[in-house]
Amino acid sequence: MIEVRGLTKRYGEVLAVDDLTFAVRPGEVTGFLGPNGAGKSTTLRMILGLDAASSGTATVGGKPYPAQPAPLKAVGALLDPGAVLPGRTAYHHLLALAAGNGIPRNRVDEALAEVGLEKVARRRAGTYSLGMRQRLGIAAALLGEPPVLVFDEPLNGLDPEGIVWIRSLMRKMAADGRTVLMSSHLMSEMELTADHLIVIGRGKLIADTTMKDFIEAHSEREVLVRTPQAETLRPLLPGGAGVRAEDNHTLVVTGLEAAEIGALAAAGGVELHELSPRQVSLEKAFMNLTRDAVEYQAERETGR
Ligand SMILES: Nc1ncnc2c1ncn2[C@@H]1O[C@H](COP(=O)(O)OP(=O)(O)OP(=O)(O)O)[C@@H](O)[C@H]1O
Repeated sequence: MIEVRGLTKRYGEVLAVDDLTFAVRPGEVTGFLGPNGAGKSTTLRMILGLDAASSGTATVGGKPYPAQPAPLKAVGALLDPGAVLPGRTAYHHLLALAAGNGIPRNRVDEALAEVGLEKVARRRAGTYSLGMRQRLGIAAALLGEPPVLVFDEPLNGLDPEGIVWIRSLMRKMAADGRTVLMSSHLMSEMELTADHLIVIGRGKLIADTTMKDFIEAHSEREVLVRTPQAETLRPLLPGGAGVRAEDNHTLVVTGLEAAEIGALAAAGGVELHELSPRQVSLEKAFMNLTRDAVEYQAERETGR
């Protein structure tokens, strides 16, 4: 479990993280979202003891990171995949980490196999592609078999196969009962991977909810209606509903359930060829939420 309470970070004039409070629970993947500059990396760095908080606390398993006796056994993290000495082989990089954390040597081979780097383990990390460095960073995170995993943009540099691999790795770690926190700007992938979301904007918490509730709360559900009698159906729909014609035979309706539209059509003798609620994406919900935040900000500023 990761617990953040009143966490705040100032860089001079910049309030990068502003009084954040949230908990990341075991057994699920929690996505950490926010527009560029929202304060995600700064928050993760404070959780991992790489940056000192201006105020507030961040703990992993009840202890601040610097108080962990063997940090890699408490929390595995992928922050910056470039943070490997280029002259070192992957094997020696992991061996040094294991030695410093009281992790048995056999875990090095196991972790290399878990990320699919066993065949290139004796090559210098400096010759690795971005995707391979990313996998090495993940091997380092898994090395101590920690109950908590923190990944900042783990999909960067990965090819489609690597992206699918990360998704199944995260899902498996959560299914094993671990706490998994992951940031990414790839919304479609986040939608497939995360169960819970923490969303921040301008350093402040703006949502802490399940994926399903987040999408429902921040998007208007649409129903696609195909009918050869679109012009007959239109006036039968109540004034409060939003109706947009996609073509002569297709309407997109908001503010009504499919069953309500079906009932109105039946009562009016309108023939329907399709009546389908449209899947709303996380990307759309996220954009709606961040757009709302910006509009709110603009209103407040002009209201002064
Ligand atoms: N070392 C630093 N010195 C000064 N300002 C910083 C420093 N690190 C971050 N900031 C500022 O803090 C704010 C939050 O940055 P942060 O990198 O945490 O955001 P982010 O959500 O991770 O963004 P991105 O999605 O672009 O990676 C930004 O305004 C950034 O410019």
